Amino acid sequence: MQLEAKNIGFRYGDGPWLFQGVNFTVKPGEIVGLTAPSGRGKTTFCRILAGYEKPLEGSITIEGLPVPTRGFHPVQLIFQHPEKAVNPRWKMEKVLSEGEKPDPELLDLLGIEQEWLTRWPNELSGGELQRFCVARALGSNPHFLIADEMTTMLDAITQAQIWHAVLEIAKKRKMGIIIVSHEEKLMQRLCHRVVELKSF
Ligand SMILES: Nc1ncnc2c1ncn2[C@@H]1O[C@H](COP(=O)(O)OP(=O)(O)OP(=O)(O)O)[C@@H](O)[C@H]1O
Repeated sequence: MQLEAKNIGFRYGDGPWLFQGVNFTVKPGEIVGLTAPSGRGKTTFCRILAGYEKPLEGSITIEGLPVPTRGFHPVQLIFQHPEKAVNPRWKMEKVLSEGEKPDPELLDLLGIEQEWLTRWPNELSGGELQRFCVARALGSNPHFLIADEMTTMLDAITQAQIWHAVLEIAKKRKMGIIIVSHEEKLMQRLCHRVVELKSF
């Protein structure tokens, strides 16, 4: 179940190319860091991998096959700002059921309290909300998870709890992870390898 991006090129509208000829692979169970200076297109590249954006050049495949465009995407992306990733008009239990029904063990591992399920998104802290976004993404059993500055806004304890849960699940399921972070220490500690996003 290797995720492979081949010769990817992208630009917004008729602006300059953000990148071209980018090749990138992630194997099952592998944790890969992605770096580049600010504004070079890391988030855009992640959005392409997760199917939010179509590459203008190149292809994304999983095990040699195009990624399905219907149903739950096998590459799940977790954003830096959880409040932008949930529908403010849905209570948390509905937000969660957007994916498959998450198992209680997963909620427990992520430190999600039962009582939070009946709250609105604006009644939770950023860290609590991000736990839900992680649970929603993992609930559907994705093959790959992209953590784009996933814990940047959170305090050290919440960061550690979320990463502990994600890594434990990744190991159990042989899920590949892509990490984008400006925190070099975090990247060094977690990643099997770190690659730079650059055009060739
Ligand atoms: N929807 C959009 N329309 C036009 N330009 C965009 C759009 N989204 C992003 N950009 C531009 O594309 C470039 C790359 O943005 P992107 O967020 O992918 O970079 P990044 O490497 O993740 O940056 P950072 O490290 O600062 O988060 C930026 O110059 C940004 O202004």
